[in-house]
Amino acid sequence: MMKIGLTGGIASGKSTISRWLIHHGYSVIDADKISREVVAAGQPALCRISDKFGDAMILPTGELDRKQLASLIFQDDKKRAALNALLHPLIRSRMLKELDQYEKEGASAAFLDIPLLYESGLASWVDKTIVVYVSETNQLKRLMARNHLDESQARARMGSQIPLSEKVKLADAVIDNNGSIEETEEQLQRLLQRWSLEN
Ligand SMILES: CC(C)(COP(=O)(O)OP(=O)(O)OC[C@H]1O[C@@H](n2cnc3c(N)ncnc32)[C@H](O)[C@@H]1O)[C@@H](O)C(=O)NCCC(=O)NCCS
Ligand SMILES: Nc1ncnc2c1ncn2[C@@H]1O[C@H](COP(=O)(O)OP(=O)(O)OP(=O)(O)O)[C@@H](O)[C@H]1O
Repeated sequence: MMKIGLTGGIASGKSTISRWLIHHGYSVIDADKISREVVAAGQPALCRISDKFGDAMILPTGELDRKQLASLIFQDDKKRAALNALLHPLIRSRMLKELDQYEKEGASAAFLDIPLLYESGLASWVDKTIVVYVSETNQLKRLMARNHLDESQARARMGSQIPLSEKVKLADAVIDNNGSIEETEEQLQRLLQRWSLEN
């Protein structure tokens, strides 16, 4: 089974590409989705988050207050590293389980949508990497619009990752998502053809 890492920067368009892949029958592992599952209400990781960062991180419903936690960890490298140390091992082991499952099902390829593929040293897990690229201006604009953030909050989130311009240099393939979604999908289809991965 060929393993392909799909990465990029925050709000660069990974989910947009993942959605297309899923719609066209490809196997996709979504690290952001798993990162939500491991902190669902009642999960042990949630207790560990409130022990570490305070009860204010938990909403009266028993769910994680994602806004509160985001405002803490994207402003503070040490707190972000502590959260990563708590959650990343759990996220990784679930990703490996899903990979194993796809392997057992006989999938010919699996895409791993992992925002922090390079930051977390996970490029060695995959055979090829795709970086979804947008200019800093578009990234900032799309992130502010999607997450209702002001410019300094958005820049703090972008600043917590390796710059996209650096990730591009590490990629086996780059998809430019500055244009329309149709143009992005065409690039993706050409790439799938080039790697003999058409479904
Ligand atoms: C801080 C949290 C609660 C904020 O939740 P929120 O709903 O606002 O964002 P969401 O989870 O959808 O993430 C959006 C994007 O933020 C970026 N991001 C998230 N966590 C991190 C991190 N620790 N470091 C750098 N970038 C991150 C990623 O690009 C991600 O795609 C959440 O992101 C979280 O639990 N992060 C820690 C787990 C993690 O590292 N996830 C990302 C990779 S698996
Ligand atoms: N080509 C495009 N033109 C205009 N808007 C786009 C384009 N591609 C994506 N977007 C929008 O930009 C935002 C970010 O895209 P998307 O959610 O796919 O990024 P992402 O890389 O998965 O982000 P994250 O990792 O932060 O969750 C979304 O609101 C999406 O609708």
